[in-house]
Amino acid sequence: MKPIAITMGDPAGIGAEIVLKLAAEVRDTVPLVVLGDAGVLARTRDQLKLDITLQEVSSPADAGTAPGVLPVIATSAVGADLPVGVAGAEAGQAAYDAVAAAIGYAMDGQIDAIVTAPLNKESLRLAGLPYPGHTEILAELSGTDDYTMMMASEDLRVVLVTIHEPLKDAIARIDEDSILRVIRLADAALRPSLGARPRIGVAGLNPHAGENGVLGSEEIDTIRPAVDRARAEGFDVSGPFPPDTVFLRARTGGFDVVVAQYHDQGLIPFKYLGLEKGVNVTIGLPFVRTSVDHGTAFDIVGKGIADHRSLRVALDQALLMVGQPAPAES
Ligand SMILES: NC(=O)c1ccc[n+]([C@@H]2O[C@H](COP(=O)([O-])OP(=O)(O)OC[C@H]3O[C@@H](n4cnc5c(N)ncnc54)[C@H](O)[C@@H]3O)[C@@H](O)[C@H]2O)c1
Ligand SMILES: N[C@H](C(=O)O)[C@H](O)COP(=O)(O)O
Repeated sequence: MKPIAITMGDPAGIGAEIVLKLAAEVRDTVPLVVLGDAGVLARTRDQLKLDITLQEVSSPADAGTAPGVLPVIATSAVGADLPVGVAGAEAGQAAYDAVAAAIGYAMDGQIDAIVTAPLNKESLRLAGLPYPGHTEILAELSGTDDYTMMMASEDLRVVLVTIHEPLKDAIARIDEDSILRVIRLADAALRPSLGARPRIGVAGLNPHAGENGVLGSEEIDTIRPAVDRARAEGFDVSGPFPPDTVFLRARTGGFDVVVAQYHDQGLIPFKYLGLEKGVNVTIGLPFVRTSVDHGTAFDIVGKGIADHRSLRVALDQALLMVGQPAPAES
C-alpha cells in the first residue's frame, strides 16, 4: 500500500493540531505522509505534549512506517512568528502549496489518496490565489471538468449542484444540465458501495418546491425536467421535493443521497447533525480525496481543544474508497 497524504491546511488554523491528534491515534497502523509545515507541526506537537517523532522526507516513497514516527514533506516554512487565528497571505500560500503538491503525487500514482485538513478561503484570496476552496483547486490541477462536493455521514449524504458561489450567482447557474450532471456523479460515486443504484432525492429551490408555481417556477422550468431526463436514463431519482423536509426524509431512510441546489441548502442540515461525524468527498476526480467537514476554527487555535474526529472519519472513508481496512487505534 502507498501512503495516504494528509495536507496540514492553513498553518494559522487548527490543521496541525488535528493532524497530529489523528497521527497519534493511527500512525502505527496506516502509512501516512503529512504535507505541510514542519515548524508549525513541531511547535504544535510540543504544545500538545504528543510523543511523535517528525521525520522530514523528500517524497512519499521515503515515508516509512517506523513506530512513533510521522513522515513529513515540508511544503512550506512559514516561521514561528506566523500569527495564528487570523487570515494571511503567507498562510494561504502555504496551504495551497501543500494541496498542489499532494495533487501532483496523486496524479503520479505516488500516494493512494489525499485527505485534507481545512484551509481558509480568505487566506487563499490574500495570497492572490483565485480559488474558493480545495474542490476547485483539485479540479483545475487534475484537469477535471465533471466533479462535485459530497458531504457524507452515517445519517445523511448530500451532493451539490452549485458549490462555492454567492447565492444570487448560484441560483442563476442552476440549469437542467448541471442537475443531471450531479445526479450522474452521485450515482457513479455511490453505486459501488451500495451495490445498487442509489435512491436519489432532488431538492427544490423555492419554499415548498414552488408548490406548482405559486412560490417560484424553477421547479417547473428546470428541476423537474432534469429529474425526468435522469429517470429516462435509468437513474433511481425523484423530486423536486420541498427542501425543508427532503433531508429529514433521507435521514430516516427514504433516500441514499439528496441533491441540494446550493451550498447552504445542503450543508446547513448536514452540519447541524454534528461536525464530528461528517466527511467531504470530492466526487469525479481521477483519485480519492476526502476532507473534514469543518473549517480552520480560528477562534480555538492553540487551545488544544480541536476535535479531530472528522479528520478520522475522512481518513477512514479514504481507506474504504481505496480498498483498505479502517485502522485500529494505536
Ligand atoms: N475543508 C475545508 O478546507 C473547509 C471546510 C469548511 C470551512 N472552511 C473554511 O474555514 C474557514 C472558517 O470557517 P467557519 O468559521 O465558517 O467554520 P469553522 O468550521 O472553522 O468554525 C465554526 C465553529 O465550529 C468550531 N469548530 C470547527 N471545527 C472544529 C473542531 N475540529 N473542533 C472543535 N470545534 C470546531 C469553531 O471553533 C467555530 O466555533 C473559512 O475560510 C471557511 O471557508 C474550510
Ligand atoms: N464547503 C465546505 C464546507 O463548508 O465544509 C468547505 O468550504 C470546504 O470545501 P473544500 O473542500 O472545497 O475546501
